[in-house]
Amino acid sequence: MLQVKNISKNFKKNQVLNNISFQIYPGQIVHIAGRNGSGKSTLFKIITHLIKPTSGTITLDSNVKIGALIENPGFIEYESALTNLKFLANLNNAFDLSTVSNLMESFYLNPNDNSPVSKYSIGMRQKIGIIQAIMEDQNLILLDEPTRGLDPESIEQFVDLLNKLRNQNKSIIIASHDLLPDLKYDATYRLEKGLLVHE
Ligand SMILES: Nc1ncnc2c1ncn2[C@@H]1O[C@H](COP(=O)(O)OP(=O)(O)OP(=O)(O)O)[C@@H](O)[C@H]1O
Repeated sequence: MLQVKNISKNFKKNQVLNNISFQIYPGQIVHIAGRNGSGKSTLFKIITHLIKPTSGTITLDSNVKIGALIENPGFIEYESALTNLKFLANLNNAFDLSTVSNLMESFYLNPNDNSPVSKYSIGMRQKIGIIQAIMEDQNLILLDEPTRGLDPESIEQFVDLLNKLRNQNKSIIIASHDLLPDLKYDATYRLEKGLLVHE
């Protein structure tokens, strides 16, 4: 599905990633832990081609469609959650009202709520960020600190959702400080001083 090979990234003299290699296969969930500033977001940005590595290669299978939640997702603040999701999916011609409504309801969000996203809490915004990363049937899903701001019930829903996605043979990489309880990972790594350590 994805092969990351010998990726290094320097920002001037700051070497953030030092010869990172790992791979993920269909139906796997991989966790990458690391302190603030250890390079988790940088690695995701390289995988999604938002930034170029200093060296190394990213190889994706030809059928891969990437969904990603990286840092704080940006929305059109004066529009509703549903309108934002519609806008994002329409960019790829991929909006499906029942998929998006079901995902919103599973996260205790009301698809008919017309309030602007600017009125949403951090956790609510985070949920919309997760939904946009999976709503187009993406099969490689990168989630950076996905549970930030989520309440315990929503975290349970999120773990259920991840298990469903795994059963659909989708691959998921989660970068976060903590492992999610009740979720079985196929591999766990730690980013430390630029190196990716297998745990
Ligand atoms: N565009 C950039 N220019 C210069 N330095 C950068 C840039 N982007 C990231 N860095 C540096 O790279 C390092 C890793 O940042 P990154 O955001 O990848 O860490 P992170 O592990 O995602 O942190 P957090 O857990 O706080 O989100 C930091 O030292 C950061 O200052």
